[in-house]
Amino acid sequence: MHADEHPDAWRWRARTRELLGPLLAQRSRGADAVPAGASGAEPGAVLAVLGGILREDLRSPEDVPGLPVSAMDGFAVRAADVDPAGGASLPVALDLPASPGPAATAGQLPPGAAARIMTGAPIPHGADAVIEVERTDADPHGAAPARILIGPVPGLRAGRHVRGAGEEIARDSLLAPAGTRVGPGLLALAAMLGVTDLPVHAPDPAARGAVDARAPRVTVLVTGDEVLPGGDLPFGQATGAVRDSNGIMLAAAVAERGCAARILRSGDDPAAFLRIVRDAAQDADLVLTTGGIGHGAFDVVKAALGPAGEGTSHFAHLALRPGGPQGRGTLPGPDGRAVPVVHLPGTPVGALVGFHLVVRPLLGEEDLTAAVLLGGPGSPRPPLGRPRGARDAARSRLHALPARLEQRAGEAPRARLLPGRRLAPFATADALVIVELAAGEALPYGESVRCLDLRPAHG
Ligand SMILES: Nc1nc2c(c(=O)[nH]1)N[C@H]1C(S)=C(S)[C@@H](COP(=O)(O)OP(=O)(O)OC[C@H]3O[C@@H](n4cnc5c(N)ncnc54)[C@H](O)[C@@H]3O)O[C@H]1N2
Ligand code: MOO
Repeated sequence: MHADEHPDAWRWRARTRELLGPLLAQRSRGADAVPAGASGAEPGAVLAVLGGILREDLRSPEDVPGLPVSAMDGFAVRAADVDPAGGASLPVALDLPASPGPAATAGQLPPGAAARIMTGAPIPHGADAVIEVERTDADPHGAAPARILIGPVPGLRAGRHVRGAGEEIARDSLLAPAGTRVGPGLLALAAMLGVTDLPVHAPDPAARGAVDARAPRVTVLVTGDEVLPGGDLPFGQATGAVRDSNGIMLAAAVAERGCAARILRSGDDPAAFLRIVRDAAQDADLVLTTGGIGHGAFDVVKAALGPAGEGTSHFAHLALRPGGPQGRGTLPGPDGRAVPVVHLPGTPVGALVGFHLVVRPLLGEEDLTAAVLLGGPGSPRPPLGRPRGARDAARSRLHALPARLEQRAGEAPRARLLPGRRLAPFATADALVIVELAAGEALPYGESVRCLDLRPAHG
């Protein structure tokens, strides 16, 4: 919504449960019950490996991202063209959507100019930094302007908000050793890398558990013109297409909790999205959307359901990293019922954090535990992100950090943070440590911290 609205993530979580929980409880119980993961066309086959044990090490066949991409909606520039203290006025020479096809090839940024760019789009040649749209006078949701005024950008340097090739995952790096249990994070990584045949020892069918006919039926609606199902990237990475990882990840997270899941897709056209999401509400107890809720010009979910559209969903940027952009609302369901919808961000790690923090309580899981944060010399220093400006620096925020739990008899559980960036550590994580830190504050090693157990209750 507004760039400076940063609600507390715990309050957002509690309020979402308060508002949407009762609607989920009222659903028509038992109607059209379907087995976990078996409804809809695709999740069934892939979900068959959920809960299995990896037979071989999983190494990344490619760099992620494949080429430098923007981490923000805004304007790609040459850092040298912007005065960190005084800003700049630059003509806008290019408009780069994050969608596949010839229009998305990165292009060349003329000297002294800016290119409008969306989160995930390849950085044009010549540019070396991205200025978030909030720091400019541009309308985030309007047409690309002819010229932009950039305000002061303290700390501006080359590389700002650019995710370099291989920065998230380097080619050949080990993502998960043989023996790892296959969970939603690992499935998402495999999908992201185009690995369609994970070598696993089949999961124990008894451990999978039958779906409770009274469990909620959840529909996952994946959005984004650039997001393509399956392993093939027909447009090639250089055009900004990405493989869908959120669909299978969220369907797996839902299925692990004994609920039926199906996956639907939509592009970036708000009218088409509205048809699909309304249709989804006709036979779902809960709808989850991913993507299209940021600050971009093509944010389809926000455009269709936010204040400029139906006005039935509320969007906010929580003081939470990752997983800041979130939304919630209701959709018209059958018999005049209101069907709850939760809007998760598009970045896979943000969507996964949002699922565990906001969606799980709706599915009836009371899951917060405490663990002692392990650390000391040699502990990984997770990239916590630099504050953006003075107001940002003054604010503390929650950081959600992937970890592994260790439990010794008679002792409190201990959490060891995992190295690696973005989604990669979720291949082996079994816990999410959630700490509140002010900018520059050190991690509270040795202290008790709040923690979400990521393992399914019966797995
Ligand atoms: N100017 C600003 N830009 C952004 C901000 C911000 O504060 N100011 N926040 C960033 C954060 S944090 C996130 S998270 C994203 C959220 O934006 P959206 O929810 O609109 O997500 P998209 O733009 O649709 O996608 C983001 C990213 O993720 C990739 N993606 C999307 N869907 C999938 C999928 N199903 N499988 C795999 N990958 C997916 C997409 O290609 C983009 O790369 O906004 C930031 N920008
Ligand atoms: O990428 Mo965003 O960090 O909130 O999920």
